[in-house]
Amino acid sequence: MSNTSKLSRFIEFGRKIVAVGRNYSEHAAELGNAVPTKPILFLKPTSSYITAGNPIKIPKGCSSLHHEVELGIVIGQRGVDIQENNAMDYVGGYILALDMTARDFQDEAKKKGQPWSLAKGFDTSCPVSGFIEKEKILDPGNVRLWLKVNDAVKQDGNTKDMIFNVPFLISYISGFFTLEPGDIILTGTPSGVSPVVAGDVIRAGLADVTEIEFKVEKK
Ligand SMILES: O=C([O-])CC(=O)C(=O)O
Ligand SMILES: [Mg+2]
Repeated sequence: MSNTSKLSRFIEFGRKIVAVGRNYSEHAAELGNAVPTKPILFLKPTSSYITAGNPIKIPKGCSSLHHEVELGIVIGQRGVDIQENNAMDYVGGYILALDMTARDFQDEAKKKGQPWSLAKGFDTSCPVSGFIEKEKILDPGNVRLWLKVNDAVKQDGNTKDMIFNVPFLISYISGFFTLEPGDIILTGTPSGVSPVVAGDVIRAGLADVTEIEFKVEKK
């Protein structure tokens, strides 16, 4: 099997999801957070993935479930301490993803200095598009990302506004976590995050490369 068709099955690999927080200054500001001086990282479990046709389920006790549209990098080869100047060699392809966030859980965790695992890692918290071949995105540092809830535009950003760019993130993350084929890096969300409720339909797109659609349901 070719590397590309193997990578397109990243969900079946069961590889890790490393997510970057507050990578767009307007998004940091809209939630009252400082702009970070180094990447803020958290992990989402592989059980959080869902693909087209499956609903996002609001976790028990959550009263403020937010959407966050993000460019996902699919890692193509194993790497440790990757240098920024050859980081792009480790990109196998891309995905469009939603980093669904139980904002009320996260606010409580932030106040108490607790981890974000529940807020970010519940079942269905990582809806994804199909695998996007690397060649389809010429410059991951300049690609439009948008998201609508029931046809109202909520997020419309561009990856050129990332604080830490894709090569830097790959290099930085691989200094702490060995990157393996099929791993996903979620690169952070632009501004415009907002709550969704049961019955809402979320649509999102990455330039003219892909679109996704997910329905929100009560668990
Ligand atoms: O919860 C947050 O705002 C942090 C995050 O994931 C992002 O910026 O994409
Ligand atoms: Mg996020």
